[in-house]
Amino acid sequence: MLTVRAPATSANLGSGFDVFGVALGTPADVIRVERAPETTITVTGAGSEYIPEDPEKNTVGAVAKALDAPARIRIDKGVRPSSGLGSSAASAAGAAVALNALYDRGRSRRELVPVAAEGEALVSGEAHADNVAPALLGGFTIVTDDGVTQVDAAVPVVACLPEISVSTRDARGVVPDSASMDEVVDTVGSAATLTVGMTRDDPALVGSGMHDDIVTPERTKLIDGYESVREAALEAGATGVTVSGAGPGILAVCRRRDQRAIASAMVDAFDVAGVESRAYQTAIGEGTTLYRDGS
Ligand SMILES: Nc1ncnc2c1ncn2[C@@H]1O[C@H](COP(=O)(O)OP(=O)(O)OP(=O)(O)O)[C@@H](O)[C@H]1O
Ligand SMILES: N[C@@H](CCO)C(=O)O
Repeated sequence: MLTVRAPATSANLGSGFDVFGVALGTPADVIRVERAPETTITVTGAGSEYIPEDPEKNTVGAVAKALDAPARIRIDKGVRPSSGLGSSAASAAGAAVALNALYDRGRSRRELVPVAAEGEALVSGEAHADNVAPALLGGFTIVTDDGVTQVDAAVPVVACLPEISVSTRDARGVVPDSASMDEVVDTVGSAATLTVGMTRDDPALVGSGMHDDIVTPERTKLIDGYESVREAALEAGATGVTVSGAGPGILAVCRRRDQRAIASAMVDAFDVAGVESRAYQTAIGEGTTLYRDGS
């Protein structure tokens, strides 16, 4: 039996729609795999009642098929589905690492990115890799048609998760078809600033590089209380705030000393808006960790 811990991730970071992603220290899925004649899946933990155990409908089933690696797979969800924290991707990335090791397939982490993205295609209709790449490789990742660029980063963040669901499929429906040249220029400037910030572990640069006027404004309309939560986080010291992935999670970048105040300000602001939430005080962290034989 093999066990993996596969982290939550936050995609887009505002200015890097479908391109940027980061691995988060918490929460995470824990997945156990054993060889079996055919794939079976059991799911427990956060939001498990909304996750199908049919291998044809679960992201890990698509991964097992892509690796030709049938297994008894047990998923303990730490990352709630439809959260914006890469729930489906955590399972897909974790299964890719575990099944690759279980069957000695010899694929590198980078080679597992398109395999895990097959799982994402199953749930959102597109094999976008901006969550699976950081879930596999850790740190900050840039996904383009030419491949994945990764840098280690350790910037503190608060990820606030409201008790509402936004499916990636629905959130992709509000993405505009076009953007003005001014918006594109502004977003490119932000993305470049953010990238330099990641290489320096600089929360101020990362935060100021999260600005985006193209996709984010449309997505925030799907999240009750977004504007007040954003303002509360900025007042408490966040250097930047944006929608995490397709939402409804909200990501605030910050300095370590402000983390607790920001988490509490975000939860309070959601509360005033009539929405329950919880905040993870964490940081950009490692990719999937593999444990052999219960070690
Ligand atoms: N192993 C799995 N873990 C989580 N969700 C899964 C899994 N397999 C299938 N799903 C389905 O995927 C959907 C959740 O994926 P979705 O991409 O909408 O959310 P997310 O991964 O939290 O968000 P985001 O990609 O924006 O961070 C749900 O419909 C869920 O039932
Ligand atoms: N880049 C994707 C991430 C969500 O899975 C989106 O925002 O739709």
